[in-house]
Amino acid sequence: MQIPAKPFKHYLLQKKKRKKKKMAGGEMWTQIGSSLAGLMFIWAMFKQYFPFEMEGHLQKYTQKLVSFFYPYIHITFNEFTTEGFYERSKAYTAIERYLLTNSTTRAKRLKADMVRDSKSLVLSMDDYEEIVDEFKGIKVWWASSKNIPRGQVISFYRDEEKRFYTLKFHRRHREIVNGFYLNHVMDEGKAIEVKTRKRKLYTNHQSEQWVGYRRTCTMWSHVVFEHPATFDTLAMEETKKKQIMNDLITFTKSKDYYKKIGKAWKRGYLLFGPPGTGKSTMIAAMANLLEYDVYDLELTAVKDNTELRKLLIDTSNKSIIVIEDIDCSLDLTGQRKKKEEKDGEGDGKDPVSKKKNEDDEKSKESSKVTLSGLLNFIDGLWSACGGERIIVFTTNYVEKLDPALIRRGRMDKHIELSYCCFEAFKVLARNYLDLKSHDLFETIGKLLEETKMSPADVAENLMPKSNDEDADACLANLIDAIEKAKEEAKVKAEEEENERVKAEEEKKAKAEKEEKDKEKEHKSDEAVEEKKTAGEEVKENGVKENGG
Ligand SMILES: Nc1ncnc2c1ncn2[C@@H]1O[C@H](COP(=O)(O)OP(=O)(O)OP(=O)(O)O)[C@@H](O)[C@H]1O
Repeated sequence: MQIPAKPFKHYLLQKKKRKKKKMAGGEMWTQIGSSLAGLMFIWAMFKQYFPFEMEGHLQKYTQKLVSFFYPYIHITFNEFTTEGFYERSKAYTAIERYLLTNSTTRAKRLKADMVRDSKSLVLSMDDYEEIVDEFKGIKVWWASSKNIPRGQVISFYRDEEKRFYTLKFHRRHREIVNGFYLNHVMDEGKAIEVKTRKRKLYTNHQSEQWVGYRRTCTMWSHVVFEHPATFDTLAMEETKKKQIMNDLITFTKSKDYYKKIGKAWKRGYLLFGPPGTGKSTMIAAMANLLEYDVYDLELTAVKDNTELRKLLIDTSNKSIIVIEDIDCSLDLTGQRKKKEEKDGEGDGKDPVSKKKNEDDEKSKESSKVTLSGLLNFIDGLWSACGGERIIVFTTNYVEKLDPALIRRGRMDKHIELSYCCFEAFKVLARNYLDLKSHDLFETIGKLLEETKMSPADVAENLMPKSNDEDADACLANLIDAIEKAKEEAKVKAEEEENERVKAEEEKKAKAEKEEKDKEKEHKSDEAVEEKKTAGEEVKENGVKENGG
């Protein structure tokens, strides 16, 4: 087949053009390569011969030039702060939590981890991943990155990789980002953290620290708070329970109100009542209702007021600070109590209470926390740092406490937890036996009206002791226990009455004896006096007779 002359010519022409174009492309890359090499050479020469300060200047002006054409602003959030010693930045943690919600739906590459103190597996955006966020109609970009140090670096840090987040936004949105968006991220992040984290139960203990020299100080340590008590399982009158719950919830929502009235955002609760009436259980129910951490403060382990203040500063927001058995913690009644003791009042006479008093005194002596220190802890200037804190004192003997310690404003709400009433029993029967009603309820109700039994004792009797024991048996056990307690209380009351009568009779007899003794003494004094005057008269008469 013969190829026509015209198309063949055209074909050769096209081929020639393609070859020329290819050569031009290759030449272009060669030129770029040699220019880059030239630039690098110049840069290397520049670095070698130019003074260090000039390099700084050049960088500054280059950045200015870049920012003139590049309208985006970058903010870096490092994982660790340089201020404290290896402290994770709170801002970084808040951003991490905030981005969790966005990254799981938007990022393409995620990483999963069990984060400390978190309830479940946490998904977050992987390194070098970027996601877009929108706020009030503006777009921002978040990227996660890390710096891996080159070569061997001796570092105090556990992980030599330094992670950071970068926030990128257009410079015309600077005001919105700085003024609103960053606050929004921090608030949201903290709220998510509270929702997802495991709550903690802290206690204070003595620890040794090196600050150039060795010194002991008190610090908090914690375990995960897992107490299952709730207001639902708490045995007490329904109306009282509702009142307390409302009070707590109102408190948590009153940030602005407290600010308006110029008061630190905190509230004090005094829980008092006999042992086993549910004071500790109520604290757990409070913490579970509000999702707060609990700081169980052991006052006798605190050296002095300065340490007490430090412990207060180290507590977090959304927490309940508890001092249990405040009457036993320290000599908080101050001078007043000492005076009473001098007068011979209030010292335990039986050996058991004497031993307990001695032990209490020993631990009190090792602590120099004073009543004024504790008052400052509750509502001094330092108590206002942070906010959203609840302070709870518990005691079996409210009358022993200094009125200054429990006055309203310090302990805003006084809650008495008392012996088990019928309503409280019904809650316990529901909890322990899944019973809402039963024929024996009426009998138990009447017995509880006549007898003082703590909810702890009622609960103990309601608990099945073996697999054979059903609800009937448990209720019968409870009735036996209440009747026994009633009998014991009766005997005790009779004994007390007898002792009171006996003591009164003894007192009366003593007073009568004293009266008689006084009379006798008076009479003998009179007789002596009479004798004396009679003797003097005889003497006088004798002198007269002799003289005469
Ligand atoms: N009101 C209550 N509701 C539910 N359970 C209770 C109540 N009171 C006591 N209990 C039960 O009794 C046990 C002891 O109660 P709790 O420790 O709360 O009493 P307390 O008043 O703090 O005693 P103490 O004054 O001796 O410290 C708890 O584990 C709980 O099971």
